[in-house]
Amino acid sequence: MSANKVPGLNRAQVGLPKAPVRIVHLGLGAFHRSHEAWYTQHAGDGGEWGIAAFTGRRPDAALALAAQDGLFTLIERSGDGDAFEVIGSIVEAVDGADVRRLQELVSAPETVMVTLTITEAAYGLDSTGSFDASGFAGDLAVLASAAGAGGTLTTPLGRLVSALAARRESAAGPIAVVSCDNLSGNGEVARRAITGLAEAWDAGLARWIEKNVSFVSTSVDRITPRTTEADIAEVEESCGYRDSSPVVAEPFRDWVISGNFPKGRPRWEDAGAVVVDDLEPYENRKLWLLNGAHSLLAYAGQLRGHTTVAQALEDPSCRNAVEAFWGEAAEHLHGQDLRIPEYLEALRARFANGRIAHNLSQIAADGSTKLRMRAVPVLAAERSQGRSGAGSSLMLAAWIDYVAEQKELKDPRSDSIAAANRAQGAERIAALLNLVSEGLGEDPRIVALVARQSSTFAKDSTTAAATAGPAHLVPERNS
Ligand SMILES: NC(=O)c1ccc[n+]([C@@H]2O[C@H](COP(=O)([O-])OP(=O)(O)OC[C@H]3O[C@@H](n4cnc5c(N)ncnc54)[C@H](O)[C@@H]3O)[C@@H](O)[C@H]2O)c1
Ligand SMILES: O=P(O)(O)OC[C@@H](O)[C@@H](O)[C@H](O)[C@H](O)CO
Repeated sequence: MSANKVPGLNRAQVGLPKAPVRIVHLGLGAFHRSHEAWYTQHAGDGGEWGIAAFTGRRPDAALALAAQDGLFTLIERSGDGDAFEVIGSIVEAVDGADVRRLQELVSAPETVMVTLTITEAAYGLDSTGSFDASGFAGDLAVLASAAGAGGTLTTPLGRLVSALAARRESAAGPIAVVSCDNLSGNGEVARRAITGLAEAWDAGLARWIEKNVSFVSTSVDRITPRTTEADIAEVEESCGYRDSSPVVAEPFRDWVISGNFPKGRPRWEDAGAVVVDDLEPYENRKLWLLNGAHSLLAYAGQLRGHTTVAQALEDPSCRNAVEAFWGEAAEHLHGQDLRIPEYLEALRARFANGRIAHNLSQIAADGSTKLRMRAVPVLAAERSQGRSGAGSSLMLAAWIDYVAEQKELKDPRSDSIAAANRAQGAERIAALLNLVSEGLGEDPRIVALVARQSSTFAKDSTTAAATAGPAHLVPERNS
């Protein structure tokens, strides 16, 4: 079929009328579209809930979606084949630089929540997990000079704070902020970052946020790789229309939500979302077992020359390292409903889905922020019980080897990592560990453990860890 004869997507044809905007989303990436947009469409009252979604750094995704009225195809990719569904819950796609439109929408009484997938690095966490305003100096200067009305705010949180100021002005009432990023306690992290940023600009706004903004935490799960040209061609071939922005995801999906929505929310539970009082066990299960394993594979796998998650898992050295890490993490995951053996069995199958080409380089980004939540808690828990934590420290060792090899590292602390890399041996390892989690590099036994594990994933490695089973990963006891 030639491109000019193929129709595009349009709402009348697919029978998906536009719902009114009641949700504003920041971070119009692949994951938002495969997850929240899907759940909203499948909520029992989904027809009443429209999402206005803003991009982060570039207008491209907004322009492409706006040209097809917000519609896009979700390609659900299992090991056996693909299924296609048009998603219509995004009713407005906006360039994130359009701060005026963001202010307008957030200050409207009909808008009841702002949801976020802005990546872990965007929350300004330092190596102690506290909010560090130093990365927001440019936005704070804009806020101070133009009271947020200018169009040059560059960070998602700076833009959101200016929009919350507009809501205070308009007296539109309380609102929920819902983080859907892979962070421990993501609602609390969002609260600290947004209130901290507001405090640095206008203490009155910070007080208003404390009283009027409800920060909701969620654990989100659906493996969503980047879309390729082949995916675009496949939709045209299989569906008979042209979609410039399909999104690919695995069939599995999960959303656990905890917190208060002062002005309501879609009935996401109709689509399988679960609402709980205590999110932490679910969040640890997902962040440690799935994201921890992903990070381990991202560094170990690339050091071994692999490109995707499924390829890395076929390499016994990577697979054994993941199993060893899972063995440690599972010791610290308790709770009746967690069903760890079944969860791990499902993960093995999800990771092995070779039809999902999930690039290790994408997962590897921003490691200094991610490893503090994925490796360090399990390492600390293992050591507090007198064991070495070698399965968890191997994730840190792989990252430390990986950052030595990268010419252009994508990480919010890339300058500090480059400075640490100029040191040698144990000094270098200690400096890098301290960037992940302050004080970690002060423990000489952890530094020595990580030093012994360096080069485990070198392509020609013959060390026990690279060739044998998980038991060989434990070089010492921590007693
Ligand atoms: N892709 C997945 O499988 C998946 C699954 C669960 C959770 N998540 C969470 O969603 C986040 C986004 O994933 P995605 O796959 O949609 O990524 P993506 O690259 O497709 O989109 C991310 C969005 O955030 C913006 N962004 C990225 N970094 C930014 C920064 N520093 N400042 C401002 N804006 C920035 C981008 O411009 C884009 O709009 C992840 O970081 C993760 O926390 C992703
Ligand atoms: O950028 P990250 O590391 O938070 O996410 C990369 C992947 O691990 C992640 O996207 C998973 O696929 C996802 O968390 C599955 O739900």
